[in-house]
Amino acid sequence: MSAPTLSLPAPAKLNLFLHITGRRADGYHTLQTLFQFLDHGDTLHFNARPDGQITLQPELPGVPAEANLIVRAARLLQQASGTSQGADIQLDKRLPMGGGIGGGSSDAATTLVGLNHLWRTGLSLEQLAELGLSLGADVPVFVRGHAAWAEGVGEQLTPVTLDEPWYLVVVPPCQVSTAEIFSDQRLTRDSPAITLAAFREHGGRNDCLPVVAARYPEIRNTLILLNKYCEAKMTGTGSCLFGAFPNEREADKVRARLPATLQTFVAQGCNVSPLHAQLNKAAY
Ligand SMILES: C[C@](O)(CO)[C@H](O)COP(=O)(O)OP(=O)(O)OC[C@H]1O[C@@H](n2ccc(N)nc2=O)[C@H](O)[C@@H]1O
Ligand SMILES: Nc1ncnc2c1ncn2[C@@H]1O[C@H](COP(=O)(O)OP(=O)(O)OP(=O)(O)O)[C@@H](O)[C@H]1O
Repeated sequence: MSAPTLSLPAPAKLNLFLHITGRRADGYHTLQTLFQFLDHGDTLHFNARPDGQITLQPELPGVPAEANLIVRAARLLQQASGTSQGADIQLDKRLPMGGGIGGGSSDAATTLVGLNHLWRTGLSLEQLAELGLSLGADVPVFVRGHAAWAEGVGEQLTPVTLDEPWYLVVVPPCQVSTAEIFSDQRLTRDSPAITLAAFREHGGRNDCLPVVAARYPEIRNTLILLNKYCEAKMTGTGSCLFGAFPNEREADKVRARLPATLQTFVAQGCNVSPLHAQLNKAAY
């Protein structure tokens, strides 16, 4: 009999604000942001195999398997742990790519945490987060699994407890490349550092928004539309926009008023990642 499949969520994240405070010598930007997870995302299914091979189904359009962050994360864990095991991985993709909601990073984190569990390779979350950082700046928060105040390039994480509102997320009809926004001359890179207390009192901005809105008329127009119903914000470097609501019904009401041609979803904010909530339930 074959071993049971391990199925785990790879949730989306939102950046509730995003200030860019500087630029390091290696070109990466230092920032301050607040990460919260959404109860909505991809699902990954893992089956261990003894021969060390890693397979992924289905392939994502435009992303060869070897470039997929899932395969790269699996190989990284093989190297770091020295295991001889492999895995067949199936991906149910729901999150839009290039949406600023961290789909690829979350897939990578779920692969690191899931295979570490399945292979019994025994790395700590701290070690997995460090491995994950080499795949992308957003991977560590998904590995750690708690809403967080982030500094550095997003890897210096302080867990925080936030309200857990319902969010309406709107996916404008375009993908944004993170690298392209960070390399734009017009980007503000000198926001003064603030404290969490100051954010709670005065709120914050997304420093990438002016550049994204200037480059993408689709996002500018979607922002104007969503602002008619709520305070519209952008996550990460876009493209996704979001508004917060006290309950699901209020979020659904606004969703129903938006054009049916716009891709949208409603999900609750979570301080504990659905990945970790599920593993904790299974007494990981
Ligand atoms: C904008 C955020 O989503 C906020 O959470 C993240 O900082 C981006 O994280 P990510 O998508 O995991 O980004 P990475 O894959 O690490 O980087 C993509 C590219 O964006 C630029 N980049 C990214 C993060 C950062 N703090 N400074 C940068 O300048 C770099 O040119 C990098 O080559
Ligand atoms: N498993 C994966 N899922 C999605 N994208 C992937 C994956 N593996 C590699 N990629 C590549 O990463 C790019 C960014 O995808 P992703 O969905 O993480 O964007 P994003 O939500 O804007 O990320 P972030 O918020 O971390 O900047 C894709 O365009 C794709 O080329």
